[in-house]
Amino acid sequence: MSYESACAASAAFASCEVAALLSGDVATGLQIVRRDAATGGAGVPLWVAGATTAATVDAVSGAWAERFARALAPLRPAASAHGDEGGPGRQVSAPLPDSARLLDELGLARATPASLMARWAAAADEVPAGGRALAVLGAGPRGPVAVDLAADGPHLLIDGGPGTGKTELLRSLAASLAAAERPDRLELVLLDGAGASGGAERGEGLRVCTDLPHVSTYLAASDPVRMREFAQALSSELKRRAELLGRLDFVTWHTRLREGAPGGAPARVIAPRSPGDIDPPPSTTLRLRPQRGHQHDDGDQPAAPRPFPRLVVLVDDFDALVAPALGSPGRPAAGSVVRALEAIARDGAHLGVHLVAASGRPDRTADTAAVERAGLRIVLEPRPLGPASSERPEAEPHTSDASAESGREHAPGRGRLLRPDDGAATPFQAGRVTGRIPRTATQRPTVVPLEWERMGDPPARRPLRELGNGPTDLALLASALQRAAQSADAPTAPALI
Ligand SMILES: Nc1ncnc2c1ncn2[C@@H]1O[C@H](COP(=O)(O)OP(=O)(O)OP(=O)(O)O)[C@@H](O)[C@H]1O
Repeated sequence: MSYESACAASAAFASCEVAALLSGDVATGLQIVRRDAATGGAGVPLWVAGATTAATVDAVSGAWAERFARALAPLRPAASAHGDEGGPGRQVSAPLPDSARLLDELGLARATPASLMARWAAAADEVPAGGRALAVLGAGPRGPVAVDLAADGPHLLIDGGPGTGKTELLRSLAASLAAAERPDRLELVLLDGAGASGGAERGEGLRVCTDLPHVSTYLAASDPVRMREFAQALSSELKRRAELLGRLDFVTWHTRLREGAPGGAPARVIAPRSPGDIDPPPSTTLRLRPQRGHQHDDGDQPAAPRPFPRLVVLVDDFDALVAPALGSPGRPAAGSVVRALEAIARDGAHLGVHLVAASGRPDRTADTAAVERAGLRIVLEPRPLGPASSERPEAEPHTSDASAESGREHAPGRGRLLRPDDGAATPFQAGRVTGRIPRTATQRPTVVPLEWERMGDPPARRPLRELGNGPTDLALLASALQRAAQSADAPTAPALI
């Protein structure tokens, strides 16, 4: 096979950076060739061969080599934490699916305690000091799209109009963060802000996530007394962390602790915050764990410094807290909660505390520190009304061209992720986590026509068929996480209030 015909033989080579060139009538000479930055005529890539034969291989035919190349062609390097696998020059992308299941995107279709513990063990190897805050959002054009709050954040802001899927995305984020890290290395605090505007009755909100073993505290912002306690507890937690860390940041402190504190870095031991006397919580607050102030170390001696978890505070309806409706039950205390959240936005990065906030009214939240300091932004798009619709409104400024042109019906949760160092936004379909467990076991094989030019694309996702009743994916994951946490002896942080 000549060099040119080897290049032209298979469209598979189009996306390769490096290829093996087999020569001889019955191919035995193996040379490694690299794609040059320049291209030959008609967009054909130039390939640069090494000077010498790299190896002599068992005799294989040209047909065998082509079959082998085609078998390799659909394979892609594993997705990076950013979900933009493949690096520069990789052009292969697939259209976004109309809906996505979070557990599929996480690679946890059958979430088992063993698979979760294996992930947590890998996280401890990859991020030995301080916890991992990595969350898969959903399906992107080149595989799962993920955000790393520790590396890319520290904070994430989600904007989207009514019904665009903000609450579901926050739930998926909570589930995804939990799947990536042990509860003793990652703590989640959940706040439903809608109560501040009298919206507590708008469904379950984030409360459905309270079975995740990582969730220490849940608050619906409708009781001013509890809200003030919550705000005070958050502020105290920041202060406690600041005193504990001294001049070090969260990761450096944990690194020094792991290395036996050379230089005496984590010398301070700060007592857990005492919450004082608090009445039994009303139904708007779930006290999920023993309170922080009720955890005492044995004896009078101060305990040795111990690692403590990253903390992610997830807030739904942040705009309702910033501008609460007149007469709403949470209005009198909304200001104190917002001030505590703003302190996280300003100082959280250094302290291992992250804010993830969803806002339905970006005009109301634009001037907040949460928006100014959000390294990561997600914009969720309004759903198209369908190709034939004459009632289609003027495209909103943040509606993507692709979505507007296709006019295709898709589930809520269609969004774009914007990273600060990344000019282009990454489109994705958010993975749903509160859908019923799909009936995958009874799905028959499907036969679909496959166009030649799409041969190298990742396999199309099957449409989901959900059980009419029964547990949700979230319940399935939460139960597996609970068992994994128990087996791994990974306790949850005590509740804030
Ligand atoms: N990724 C998704 N896949 C499938 N369905 C979704 C997805 N996200 C949301 N939904 C569905 O869309 C509807 C609205 O979702 P959700 O409540 O999360 O939107 P929202 O933006 O928070 O709405 P609101 O502005 O009223 O608070 C719900 O019925 C939900 O189940």
